[in-house]
Amino acid sequence: MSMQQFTVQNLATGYGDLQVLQDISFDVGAGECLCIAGRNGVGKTTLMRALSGELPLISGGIQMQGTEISALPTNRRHGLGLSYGPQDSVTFAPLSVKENLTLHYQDQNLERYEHLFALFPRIRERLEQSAGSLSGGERKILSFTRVMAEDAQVVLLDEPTEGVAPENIDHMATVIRSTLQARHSVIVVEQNLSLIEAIADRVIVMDHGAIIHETANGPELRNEISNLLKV
Ligand SMILES: Nc1ncnc2c1ncn2[C@@H]1O[C@H](COP(=O)(O)OP(=O)(O)OP(=O)(O)O)[C@@H](O)[C@H]1O
Repeated sequence: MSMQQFTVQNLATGYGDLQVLQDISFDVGAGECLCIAGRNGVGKTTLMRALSGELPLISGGIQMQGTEISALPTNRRHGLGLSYGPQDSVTFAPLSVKENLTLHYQDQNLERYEHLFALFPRIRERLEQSAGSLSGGERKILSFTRVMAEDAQVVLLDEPTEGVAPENIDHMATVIRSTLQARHSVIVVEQNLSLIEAIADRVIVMDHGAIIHETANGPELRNEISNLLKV
């Protein structure tokens, strides 16, 4: 049995009778960042939902530090140290930014966010405003902030940079790199090649529900994968 931090073996899943993913396998080590790229509709979000526990598998397995988790519900996976930031930023519009940041904790303490507020001061400035009054990019940052503050062993992020300004994408890279330095693992679905170049150790490209290419990050990455991402 593999003692990699996170292992996916021959995963297949879909929606009802529609199988979307087949034979997905990869490993992610401690302190390693795997980026998942691919054109729209190839199954990237479906994969993240299957890893998080939102979507049951048809077959295959998922292990965290050697423990099989594919039959566990979302909250049990979360309890084992798996955090998930979905593509559609999860913010509760009528609640304040502060409430959005604290509602899943027992206390109202914002200390766990201080290092994130330092990079994203707009979030601190807007603590008392309703989350619904934030721009789309700011809501993505709010969701990102909440997920990264959980300090989980394995973090799943689905297109965290969608609609986010370039300067804040750089700050997201900084946050992700410090998580990796703490030997945590990050799996990111991403279209933004600059972010991928800034954070990835390895990149997987998907098409039609399968992995069609896998490569290490390096100077040739952009050349190597951009053809595979063209529509
Ligand atoms: N809830 C659902 N019910 C049925 N089919 C779905 C559902 N969600 C997604 N699909 C289908 O699964 C396939 C993969 O979609 P998915 O959202 O995983 O792709 P994606 O690579 O994340 O695309 P994007 O980059 O546009 O987010 C598509 O054919 C899509 O129509």
